[in-house]
Amino acid sequence: LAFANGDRLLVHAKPSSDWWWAELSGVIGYIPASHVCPGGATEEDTSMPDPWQDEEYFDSYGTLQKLHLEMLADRSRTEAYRQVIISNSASLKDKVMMDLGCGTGIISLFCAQLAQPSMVYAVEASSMAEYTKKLVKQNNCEEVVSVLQGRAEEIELPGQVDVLVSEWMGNCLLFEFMVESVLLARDRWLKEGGVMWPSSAALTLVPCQADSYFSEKMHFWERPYGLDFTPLSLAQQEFFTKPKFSYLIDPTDCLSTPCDVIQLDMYTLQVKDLEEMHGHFQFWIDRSGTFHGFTAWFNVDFKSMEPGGTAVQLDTGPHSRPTHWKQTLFMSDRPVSVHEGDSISGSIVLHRNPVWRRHMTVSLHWNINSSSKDASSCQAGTKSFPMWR
Ligand SMILES: N=C(N)NCC[C@H]1O[C@@H](n2cnc3c(N)ncnc32)[C@H](O)[C@@H]1O
Repeated sequence: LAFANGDRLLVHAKPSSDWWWAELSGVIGYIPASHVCPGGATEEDTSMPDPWQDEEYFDSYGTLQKLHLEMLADRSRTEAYRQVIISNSASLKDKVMMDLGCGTGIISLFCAQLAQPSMVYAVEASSMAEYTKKLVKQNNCEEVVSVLQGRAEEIELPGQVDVLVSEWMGNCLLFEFMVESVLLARDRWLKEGGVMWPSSAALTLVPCQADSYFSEKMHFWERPYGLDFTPLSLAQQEFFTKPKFSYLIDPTDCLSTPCDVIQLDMYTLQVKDLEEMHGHFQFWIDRSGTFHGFTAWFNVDFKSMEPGGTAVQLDTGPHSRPTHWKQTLFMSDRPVSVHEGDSISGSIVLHRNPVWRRHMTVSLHWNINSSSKDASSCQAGTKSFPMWR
């Protein structure tokens, strides 16, 4: 955040002793703590704020309306977990399970009604847990399902579990970084040889065109009310600095075959691996069009407990039934025409935010190698997208 001597800054948070999160006339950003002196009626938050922002995070999940109904209404997601329980019901007999971040408890209820585990610990940190206890009682699952209100990292269980099931995936797979809680719970509570559901996860990427989104954002500035606002259309960078969540890409806008760029093995993944995850890609353009950027989504696998059994997969991509996550669009600043036979190669890096632990920045670097002789041999691009800090 730029400021001058004498400016009065409103300090919102002090995520670290060196850098504070402050505001100056509506603009918010980091300031070097060593350059300011406290004083005056700022709303200075003297307590160190929580970099996990748990208060607002769990409050947001405490209300029934928005998030839990959205997840319950997501049939693709909910039925995938239901299918996992059904297809493993024999193996689940007499097993001890943990449902981490159970929300309404729907997965735990599936376990109790579609299989015969000896116990399911339904762990939920938000106030939703009060509802969950009622739902378990209402569905006569009290003997099997035990609802524990608290953070999975902090609750105590009487013993280890055979199966750790969780629906932890966020936008772009990792946003919210609930996956860290799942790994900590795995290391603390999962028996040797126990089952992780999901067992693996992958972030998928594809180069795409996004004509309607681009023109929706850009054409407005050409002749609004008959006036020439084209200088403002240079502000397009503003529109495209952040990824667009909940974007539903039309499969015909994929310019190539999508590919998995980051794979996570939930048995071996470590928390420290989450700080920075790298992926590489090489796409062959299989249709001519305009390259506007990349679209990302994820898929997760639930390996079978039966030897040789088939895994259940939940794919949130454009070729599957839409989910509440939809897809995430990363718009480059400059559309480029591409032709069949061209290739786009490059890398993606997910940098976890060192201060705001539920956030990350997605950095994309790419080269467009034209197949036609005359065009310039290669156009490079690079862009970083904060999600959201
Ligand atoms: N992106 C998602 N799948 N979000 C689902 C998150 C659900 O898990 C709950 N939750 C998230 N992290 C935790 C945790 N560490 N411990 C317990 N519940 C959690 C949260 O309150 C919500 O009900």
